[in-house]
Amino acid sequence: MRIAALGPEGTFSHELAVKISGGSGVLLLPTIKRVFDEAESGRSLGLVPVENSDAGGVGETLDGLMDTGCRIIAEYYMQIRHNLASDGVTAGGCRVIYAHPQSHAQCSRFIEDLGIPVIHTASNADSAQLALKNSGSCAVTSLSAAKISGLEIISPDIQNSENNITRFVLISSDRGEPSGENYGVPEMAFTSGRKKCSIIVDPEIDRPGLLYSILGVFAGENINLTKIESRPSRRGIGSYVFFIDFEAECVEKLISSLKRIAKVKELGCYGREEV
Ligand SMILES: O=C(O)C(=O)C[C@]1(C(=O)O)C=C[C@@H](O)C=C1
Repeated sequence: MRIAALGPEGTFSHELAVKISGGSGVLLLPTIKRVFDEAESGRSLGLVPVENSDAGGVGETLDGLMDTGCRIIAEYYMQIRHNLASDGVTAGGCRVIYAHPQSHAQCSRFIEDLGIPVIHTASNADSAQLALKNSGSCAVTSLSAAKISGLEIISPDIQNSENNITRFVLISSDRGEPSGENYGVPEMAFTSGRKKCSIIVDPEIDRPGLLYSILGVFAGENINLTKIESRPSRRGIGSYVFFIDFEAECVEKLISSLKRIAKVKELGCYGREEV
């Protein structure tokens, strides 16, 4: 099945989608929201960045997981290396930098040291295209986006941390379990098994000990949490939902115990695919 991802050509999402699609086709869309809409329609699978080892959760993806019926069917880890690129301008001569907000956060130290204004863009590939169009500007971008736009790399490896990893998830509208056909993605082996599950827990009403009782369910079942992130529920200030990832094969008992405490949205159980 075709894979929809954030474009244009040269984004990290595009690079990864090409690697995993195994020739089944990649559809590039201008926003992560559009990738969710496409995946929810059932016409394509969607590939979206969900968190980064330095900058944390990707808000648009967390919103998509909250608002749509899409389920996670696989996860991927990608090493992210950022570069400062330009069309002939030196780092010292650069008057403005184009950067995607996630990339800005991942390269904050380098950008801070340059001390020039930053304009946020919709993707790393858009940053490269804008730097090409606007003289005296630079872009924080991927190697492939710089190459496509014909920009020169003036400072390589400008991310804050050497081990800068973004975790991506493959999403599908399919409410069922992965079929033997691997959703028509030949490269997807499902060999790593489905060892991780993701849920959104919405307590709806705040009370003392609420989070303690939610976490107690996991402790009682001896289940290891791999991530917990709170995010505004959008019902008003001080009201939150919790994105929880955990290692488990069988979730029925856990979910029914959690449902006695809070509203639970199941996002799927899946394995880590190697690229
Ligand atoms: O703009 C891109 O190249 C993307 O694929 C998006 C994205 C993200 O939103 O996290 C993907 C990986 C990196 O963490 C930086 C940007």
